[in-house]
Amino acid sequence: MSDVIVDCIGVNTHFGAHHVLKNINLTVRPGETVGLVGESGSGKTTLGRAILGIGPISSGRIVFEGQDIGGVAPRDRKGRAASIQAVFQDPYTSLNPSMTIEDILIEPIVARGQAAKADAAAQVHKLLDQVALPKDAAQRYPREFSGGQRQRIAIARALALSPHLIVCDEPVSALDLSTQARVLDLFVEIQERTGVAYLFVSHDLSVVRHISHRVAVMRGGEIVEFGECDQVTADPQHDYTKRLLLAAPVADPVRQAERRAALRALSRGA
Ligand SMILES: Nc1ncnc2c1ncn2[C@@H]1O[C@H](COP(=O)(O)OP(=O)(O)OP(=O)(O)O)[C@@H](O)[C@H]1O
Repeated sequence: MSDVIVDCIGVNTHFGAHHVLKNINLTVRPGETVGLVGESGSGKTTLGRAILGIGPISSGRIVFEGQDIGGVAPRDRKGRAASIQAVFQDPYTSLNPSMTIEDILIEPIVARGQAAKADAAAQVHKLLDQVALPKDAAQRYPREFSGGQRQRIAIARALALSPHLIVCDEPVSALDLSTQARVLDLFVEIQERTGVAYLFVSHDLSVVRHISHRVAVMRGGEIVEFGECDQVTADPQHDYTKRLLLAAPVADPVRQAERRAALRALSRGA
């Protein structure tokens, strides 16, 4: 197996005169989590969408499992695209409210022609089990579930096609803090079980630190740091990354106070 699942090489994206992605070089290896962190507007979602094939690139290459997918329209890359799935931020709008959970889970399998509906239905209980939801969830509707449970359903839907990479765009930021922790643990557990890789987009460096092997930090459309999680977040040279970490919300008031003090010290030194 190749040691790189997705390789972004000198990727640029322009929206009109706005240069949004600037010479992005980023790799994700099989089975690892790369956290993509940065302030609002730094280009994280644009990069995630480009890798998913639902957003444009102006130049450069995106190579997925050895094949150049930049410049190939999503409709023309059905087979390979099935190996990349997505989990988005908002579990309230990402699930069709008029479909049962079973229909939501089997839709991608049937749409890709990977199985007939009856065969796909047989996989539903396994998918629910993978995200720790009960079997009887299958015949219910999204409105009957909490935000955290809906995000579990979205994860199960992403897993239905046994992807090699899941682009997770702020998948826990709409959830309360204790639910966030449980869903993050689920992501880790699924990775250990299936070997799936994640590109994990977040504005919250503390969330990214919890889940990532490597972290890329974006600022103004550029990757300003990329390395092992501990290196990136602990290096005192990197004030920008430190600020992101300190600015991230935390539940624990003691840690919150510590962070505020550290941020004040950092501001004084800047
Ligand atoms: N389709 C588009 N047309 C024009 N400009 C766009 C488009 N999509 C994104 N942009 C611009 O590109 C920049 C980066 O946006 P992007 O959503 O990638 O940032 P982000 O880091 O994901 O931010 P957030 O954390 O707020 O989601 C922003 O200035 C945004 O306005």
